[in-house]
Amino acid sequence: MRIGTRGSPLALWQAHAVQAALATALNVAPAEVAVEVIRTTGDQIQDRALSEAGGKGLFTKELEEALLDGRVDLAVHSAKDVATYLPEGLHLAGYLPRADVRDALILKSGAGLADLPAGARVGTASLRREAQLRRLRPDLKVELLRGNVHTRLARVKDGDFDGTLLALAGLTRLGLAEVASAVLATSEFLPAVGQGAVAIECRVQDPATNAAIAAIACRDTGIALAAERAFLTALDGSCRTPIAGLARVEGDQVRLSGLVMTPDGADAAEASGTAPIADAAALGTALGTQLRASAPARALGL
Ligand SMILES: NCc1[nH]cc(CCC(=O)O)c1CC(=O)O
Repeated sequence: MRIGTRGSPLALWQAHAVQAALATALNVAPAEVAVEVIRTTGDQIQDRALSEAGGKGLFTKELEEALLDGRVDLAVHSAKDVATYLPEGLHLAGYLPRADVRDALILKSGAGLADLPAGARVGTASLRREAQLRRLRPDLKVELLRGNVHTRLARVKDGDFDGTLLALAGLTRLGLAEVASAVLATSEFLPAVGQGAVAIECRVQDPATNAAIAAIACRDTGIALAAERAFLTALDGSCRTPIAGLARVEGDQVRLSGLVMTPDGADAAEASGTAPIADAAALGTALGTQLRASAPARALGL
């Protein structure tokens, strides 16, 4: 079995986590599950916001081509980076148990958002984080900061920015959780759809790989992601729409909260609801449709 992955430190950690889980489930040596690094368009673009370069699929396109060509059998992604629609013949077959979903604030100095002085420069490449920051702190300067986690941290350390926001899950995977000055509550800073989850994609018509993924997949994460991804699909959010969404399994129910904002954070529409876990996707569709109707048109790029 061959796993395709991007070559960033975060992507490699995720691929190796899937490799280890599969080797255990299949009762083979880890070396029998190969990890193959594939360079994606998203890895090559460093000078622009990805939303301007064509969006989400940029980190997955080359991996999906390798899957369709049969060069690899599985592709491992941060669930957050997986586009709403997948190419014909491919699907997300399972997820690893989800890590902490929250965003972390990394400051040059200070312990929380309130410690940033008016006019402080916060770097991010995420439209969602930009809108949420502007909503909470309209007095800050939010500017584009791209690159992998290490690059972004270095830019703060060097004083190019007063702070940045990163997923705690990514920091933790890289052994960097201690750089977080604060971890933001989901009630204040709702994460991106899929944040903290590792998704495993494969060919629909590949029984052996689907069975192997089923053996390692986390049920609750799959239910939560079904709700979150249906929410995103119903909103039909372009890459220029700041959207946040988080679902959690609570017993035999799934609870979903969603948020759509204007890029400047001035207007926002929120919705939340609960459904039996079997109806997770329907819940996502219903909340997404509801927000589509109530969200400020400007937020949806209409
Ligand atoms: N867009 C890049 C990306 N994709 C997934 C993660 C973090 C890990 C995760 O959310 O699972 C990150 C970095 C970040 O947003 O801090």
